[in-house]
Amino acid sequence: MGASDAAWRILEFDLTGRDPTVECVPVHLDGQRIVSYRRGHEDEALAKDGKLEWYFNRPAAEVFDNVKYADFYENYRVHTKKPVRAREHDVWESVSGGRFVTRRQRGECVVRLFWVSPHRGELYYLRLLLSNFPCRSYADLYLLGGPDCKTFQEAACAMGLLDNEKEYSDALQEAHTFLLGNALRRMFVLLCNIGAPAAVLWEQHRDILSEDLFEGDENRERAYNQALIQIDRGLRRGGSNNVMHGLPDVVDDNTELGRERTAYSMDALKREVDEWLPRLSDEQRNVFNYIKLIVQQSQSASPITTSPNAVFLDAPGGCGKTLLCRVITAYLRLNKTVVICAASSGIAALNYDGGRTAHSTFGFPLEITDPRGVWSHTNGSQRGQFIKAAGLIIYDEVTMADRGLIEMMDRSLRDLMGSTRLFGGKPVMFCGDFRQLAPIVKGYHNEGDVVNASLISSRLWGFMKKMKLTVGQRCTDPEYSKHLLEIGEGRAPEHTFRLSNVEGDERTEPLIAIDRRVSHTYNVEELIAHVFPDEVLQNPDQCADRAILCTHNINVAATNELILGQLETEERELLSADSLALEAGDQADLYDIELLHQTTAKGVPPHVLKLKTGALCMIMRNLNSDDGLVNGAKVIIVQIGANVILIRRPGSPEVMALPRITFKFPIFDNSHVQMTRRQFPLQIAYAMSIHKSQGQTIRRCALDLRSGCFAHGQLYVALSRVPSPESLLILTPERRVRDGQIYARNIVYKNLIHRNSG
Ligand SMILES: Nc1ncnc2c1ncn2[C@@H]1O[C@H](COP(=O)(O)OP(=O)(O)OP(=O)(O)O)[C@@H](O)[C@H]1O
Repeated sequence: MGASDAAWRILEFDLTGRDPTVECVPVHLDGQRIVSYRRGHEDEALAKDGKLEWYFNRPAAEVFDNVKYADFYENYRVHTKKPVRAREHDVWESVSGGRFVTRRQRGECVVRLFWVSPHRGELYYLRLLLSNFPCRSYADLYLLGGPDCKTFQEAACAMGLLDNEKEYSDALQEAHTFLLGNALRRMFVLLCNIGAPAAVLWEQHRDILSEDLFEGDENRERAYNQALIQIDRGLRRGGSNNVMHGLPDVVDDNTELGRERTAYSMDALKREVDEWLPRLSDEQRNVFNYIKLIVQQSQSASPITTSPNAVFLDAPGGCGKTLLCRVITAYLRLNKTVVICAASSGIAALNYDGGRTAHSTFGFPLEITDPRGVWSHTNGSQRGQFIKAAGLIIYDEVTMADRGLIEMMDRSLRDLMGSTRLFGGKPVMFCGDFRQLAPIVKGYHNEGDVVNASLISSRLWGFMKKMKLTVGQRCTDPEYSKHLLEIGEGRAPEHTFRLSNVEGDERTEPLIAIDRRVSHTYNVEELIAHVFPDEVLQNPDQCADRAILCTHNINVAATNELILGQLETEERELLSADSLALEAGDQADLYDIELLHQTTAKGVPPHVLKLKTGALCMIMRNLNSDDGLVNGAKVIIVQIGANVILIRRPGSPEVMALPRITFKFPIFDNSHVQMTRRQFPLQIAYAMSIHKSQGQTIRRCALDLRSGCFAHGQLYVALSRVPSPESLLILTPERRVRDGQIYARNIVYKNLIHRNSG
């Protein structure tokens, strides 16, 4: 429990309840309202209206004419029966009858529209319009864009809600000087994913987006159509499609499922299986055989249901679970079985061919607010059919996922497969390590909250078959592997150290001893030289599998700045456009632009972004998994332009263009006032946070422990990235070294570890 939590409880403030009441109202396209129903009551549920329809059908009285969606629910209440005690003139009947509206009498209520990601296209623009304009139907909103307007996107553009449209257009035009054909279309897909007005951009740039497909003027329409098909395929891989972005619909005979079946080279799959299958350890082979068995059982004409179809594979870092999953995937794909590879983070998904984040694969919402909700793909959609046909679903790093997502996956699969069995009877292989970083709980994170959010607390946990890998494969030093496990499971003995060297400060902290073979330094320059000696630093491809890991972002930024200074190329400063995202009632003049420029938040680039060509950087958002442009992926700067930065992945010559994107975040922690920053989604990546390093093997690594670890599993993740203790160097304060041995703070939530082993 933290100090503020303790104070809150001692003072006996409420632990539950929120004042004022905060309510989220749904946003959905016409005919796409999510309906929950009980078996046998489907028609009844369908006949009921939702909150958006109630708003559209609000009474005809003049007082309701200019009321926006959120304001309506903040100020009024809707009743299904006429309230008996309300005065007659305070009750209005809805336009279509059957609903009664009264003014909210007691208590304040803050209403927000459910957040929609920009990559949801039309739904995103609908939310934008509903937040800003009163309306009585979807048609009213289209009319904002003129009599011929057919998309919410055009309407939002016409109303000036998308002021950055020109910048997207300039970025595409600038990229066209370097990129052609498919590469430019992939950038267009990326722009759609970050919320660019696709329909408007397509109208302006369809010629440059299709020029490699032209075969004479008479075939222009065919070329446009082919380009749109490729764009649609790119969007579908991220979970959306042309129509969702207001682009023309296309007829594509090749469905997502069809493309998946032919996406992989049989030769490459065979090579992977031939190379690794014979090398699997006994415990890896045991898991391999079980998964093969349940996949075979589920595919047989009369599936045998005795073996649990959901497996949780518990493997300490470096025990070869990723490699095992890759072998299983290759083996099954070679045998014509569709395998879906999903992971909690984009960077973990990159470990798999065709891997995507679980959010994009399954269409999970960003926040789970409805305990009965399902994913956003409908059963009849191409994605729905693709998931239905899968012989196996692999979900990696599930220990970082909120259990609500897994429960949603279970509900959705039962519905999709028409089966009441766990996950609809579909073989599912979850992998993870409870010793590593746990789910991030929004707003607060004490042990209880984290354990409650974890899969281990789910009712599904008890039904899964638990399998284990125990032999370290990354680190072949059994003594170090044992030491790591003790740290990961909180079994390492603790020693008392003084918290500071300040005279009179007698506070102490418990620290654990780190393996004696790990060396240490008190000097950051030495740390940098250990990982990035000058000859390596000037060759960015060699830097990619090296890293300095830090506990806190402030040390990440300072170390990166020092390293960037050592690169020989010219430094460029790229400034962001910052502004307040105002809502009714906010005062714009309260905030000075200087203050906005100084504001930063986790996962948001700074106002002044310093870059050099040849610098190793990291992508800060999931942009396009096909190109490997996901949160945490490393890229090398090739050229810095005005509207785009050209980048390439380490080891690959293929150049891609990155535009500025909009980041929206609270101006202060917990403030309801949001600001937006348009900046390139990049940060220098020689040093990175331990959180970002999870799941990566780092060949040469150093660890900055000037500030102690603060999260469950952080020390364990950092120490288990390296193949041997000798290759690790730790930067530590002198007071944490005793007799030449380093001591460090280790945080382990015992409830996560014990429930897993229990
Ligand atoms: N059977 C094996 N024989 C030889 N090397 C192996 C074997 N299994 C895995 N490895 C190697 O061990 C290293 C770690 O494996 P992998 O990344 O699969 O571990 P992991 O359990 O996924 O780790 P983390 O949880 O840290 O992501 C890799 O370099 C991998 O190639």
